[in-house]
Amino acid sequence: MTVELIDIVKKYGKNIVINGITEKIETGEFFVILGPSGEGKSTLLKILAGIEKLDKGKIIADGVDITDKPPEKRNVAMVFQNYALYPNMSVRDNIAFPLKMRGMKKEEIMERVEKAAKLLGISEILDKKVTQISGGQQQRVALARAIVRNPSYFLLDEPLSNLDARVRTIARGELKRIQKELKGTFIYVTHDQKEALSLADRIAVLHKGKFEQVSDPKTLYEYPKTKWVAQFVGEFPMNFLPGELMKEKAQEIGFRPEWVEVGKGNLSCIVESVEASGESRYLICNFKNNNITILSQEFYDVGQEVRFKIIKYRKYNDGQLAQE
Ligand SMILES: Nc1ncnc2c1ncn2[C@@H]1O[C@H](COP(=O)(O)OP(=O)(O)OP(=O)(O)O)[C@@H](O)[C@H]1O
Repeated sequence: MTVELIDIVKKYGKNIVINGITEKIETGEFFVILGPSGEGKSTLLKILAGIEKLDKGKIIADGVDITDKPPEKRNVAMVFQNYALYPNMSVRDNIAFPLKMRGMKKEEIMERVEKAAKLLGISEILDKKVTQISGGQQQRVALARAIVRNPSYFLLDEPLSNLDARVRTIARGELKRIQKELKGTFIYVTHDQKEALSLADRIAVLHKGKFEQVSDPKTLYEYPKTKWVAQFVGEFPMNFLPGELMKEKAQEIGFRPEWVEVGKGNLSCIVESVEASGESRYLICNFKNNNITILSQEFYDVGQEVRFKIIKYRKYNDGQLAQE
């Protein structure tokens, strides 16, 4: 199902949370809404679910105006941060619950539950209570419960955030696989840029009530449209230096920590702190009184001088990416 947002505006009193968003989400797309806390991500999902009313604008699903349709008429599945599973019920009963509520026949319920459980790899734990299973398994149960209803589109609000880092990485891969198998339209909210970059077909960066950039992950990372996006997306923010300092005809140049060669080159900086990351380390340096972060495979100590060369950079004027 395609989902179209047309000039969406949402206010809470005088607080304009969503300030005119227009975007079309395609069938089978994994669309991630990325932004820091408090930017209105959850509000936008609630609007799509029909839980929150709009102040202005329209929502069109597969060509039909659903702006005024209540949640139960939208055939949409929501998966939240806290899965809201029923602790006293078995996994099977949790998944079956929405179907029972609809008065579906027992055999069909069984069939759908088994199918969803198989897709999610939780067939073996169907008879356990949800209190007896891990966080990762609970997340899959919540997803199974969403899937059994054959929803037209899925709304997911940071569903992986209470899993620990290792499990989360695995769960991400799983989620992507499931979405592909279902060919489902997934609209997924997160404040975690890494999660967005690894899951999304397209990412919409929400800032000040608008989508500041909507791009595939590679373009978003390689060509951030604004300085704000450049510094929000990435393990470390993009480095910015005055264009003048780098003899460039732009107000600023931006480069990512890994867009450098370390150990040679005609630039040098002094290491102020070091952040280890697996095989490599981020050197936080002072470069002509500017703070920069560069990625190095070699060890360096605080206070040491590092020679480096910038191998790739972007130009920015007034905080906007300059046309090449
Ligand atoms: N029911 C409400 N009444 C009034 N203000 C609200 C309501 N819900 C949200 N807000 C405000 O709207 C803004 C956006 O909130 P929202 O929860 O959508 O942000 P978010 O990006 O999802 O944040 P987080 O990542 O922390 O969940 C915030 O300033 C919040 O205080």
